[in-house]
Amino acid sequence: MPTPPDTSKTLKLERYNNYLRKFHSTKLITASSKLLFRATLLIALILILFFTINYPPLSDAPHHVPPHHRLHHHSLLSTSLFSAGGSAAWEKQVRLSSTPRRTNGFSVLVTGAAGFVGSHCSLALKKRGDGVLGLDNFNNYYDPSLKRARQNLLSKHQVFIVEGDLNDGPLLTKLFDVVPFTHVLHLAAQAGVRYAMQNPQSYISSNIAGFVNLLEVAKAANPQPSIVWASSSSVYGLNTENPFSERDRTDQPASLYAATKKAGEEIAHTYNHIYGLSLTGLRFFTVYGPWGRPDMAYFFFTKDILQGKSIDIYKTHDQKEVARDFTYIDDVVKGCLGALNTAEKSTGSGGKKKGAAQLRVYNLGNTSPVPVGRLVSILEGLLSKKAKKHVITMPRNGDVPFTHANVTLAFKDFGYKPTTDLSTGLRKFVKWYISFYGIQSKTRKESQATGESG
Ligand SMILES: O=C(O)[C@H]1O[C@H](OP(=O)(O)OP(=O)(O)OC[C@H]2O[C@@H](n3ccc(=O)[nH]c3=O)[C@H](O)[C@@H]2O)[C@H](O)[C@@H](O)[C@@H]1O
Repeated sequence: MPTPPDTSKTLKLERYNNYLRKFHSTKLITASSKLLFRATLLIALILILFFTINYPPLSDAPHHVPPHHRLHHHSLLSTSLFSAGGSAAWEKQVRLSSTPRRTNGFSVLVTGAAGFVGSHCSLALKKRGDGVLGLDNFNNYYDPSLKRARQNLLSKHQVFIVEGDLNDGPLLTKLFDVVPFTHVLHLAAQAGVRYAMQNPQSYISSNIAGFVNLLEVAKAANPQPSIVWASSSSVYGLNTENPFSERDRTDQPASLYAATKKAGEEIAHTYNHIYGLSLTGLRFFTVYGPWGRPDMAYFFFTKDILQGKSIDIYKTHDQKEVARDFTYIDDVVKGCLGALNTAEKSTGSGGKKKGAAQLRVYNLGNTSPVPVGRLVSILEGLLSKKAKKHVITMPRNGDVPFTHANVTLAFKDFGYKPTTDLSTGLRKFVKWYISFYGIQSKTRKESQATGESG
């Protein structure tokens, strides 16, 4: 029998070759994974750099950027969501702020919470035990530092304001995913009658596009919230009935601002009709008071009188005095809370209407118009300083000659009854103004001693 060939040497050689092959392939894999890791790192760095340059966070946007330019940036939403949303700490803050502390308390999303009416309502709701989450884009229509000061005040009362825009759909959706809001108090808007001639687009962006965006998210939410929102006395436009009743015509707006608020009322009708959203519009009448808006006449008249600057007092084209139904903030807050308390639940779910839902509009005014000249005299008395008055015919800027609210409906439905007259309300405003801006108002005596005229 032939002896089998001696294969021990060939076997050894093969084993050695196998070992070498394995060794090289492991080295190859290690080298290629290193390369892959480095490439990923490089791509990530490039992406971070790209996003930082192109989409700075809203808070970093320069204040000289006109408000409407900052409202359109849908891409900003991703930044606000990246930087704020999603993180466990952020969600915790959102939940904590919006959870009610009283039994059957509301969970309210207040848009425009760093604004004048928004900050007052947020505090009032929180104080009575409701959960409140604020939303505000802190735009620079007027001094944002005042909005920041209101935000500080709110944060002392455990109200958290999410910094974001109404047009940021994913952010709003995220908020509704985290919190089952029972109510929305929608006060975010581009306010001001005359500014609409300078920056018309900002009114479309906030008051129309932003409102629709909010309604889109609210209609899809489960549960759908009840919505109370700020319309305006300006919708009465060239109405000649006196006082203004909710039944009067509102199809003659005198400014684009008024037209966007009127559009809001019609849009509210549509969302109520199709999706069963419960909607209540409140027509505010020239609201004033502490923490107010610097763009409003009573506010900048105070500033200008104290600084010795002249002020323009408008008169109508037929030489009559212009008058407003100035309404004190505390009365308006009561009206807003009354409207929220009596708002019925929305009837839809998952974007589908299940039955008829509530649709309301109310005047929230003071029921006693005061001429602008009288407003100025009251301020002169409170500031112990004469105004340098410059009486001019009202420019054609969207203003209406007078406003006067009939509030019977709001009284009947939720007991709205304004109790603050203009002198009392302005006294409170001036007291706040002086303490907030740290100005020492001269007493009449001091003024006389220094020889200033009356
Ligand atoms: O109630 C409303 O619907 C509106 O009230 C105010 O609008 P307006 O009444 O025009 O308030 P101001 O801008 O403070 O003006 C008050 C009065 O002062 C007059 N005015 C204003 C500015 C000025 O330089 N001189 C002057 O006489 C106006 O004609 C007006 O009669 C708010 O600015 C709007 O946002 C709000 O929607």
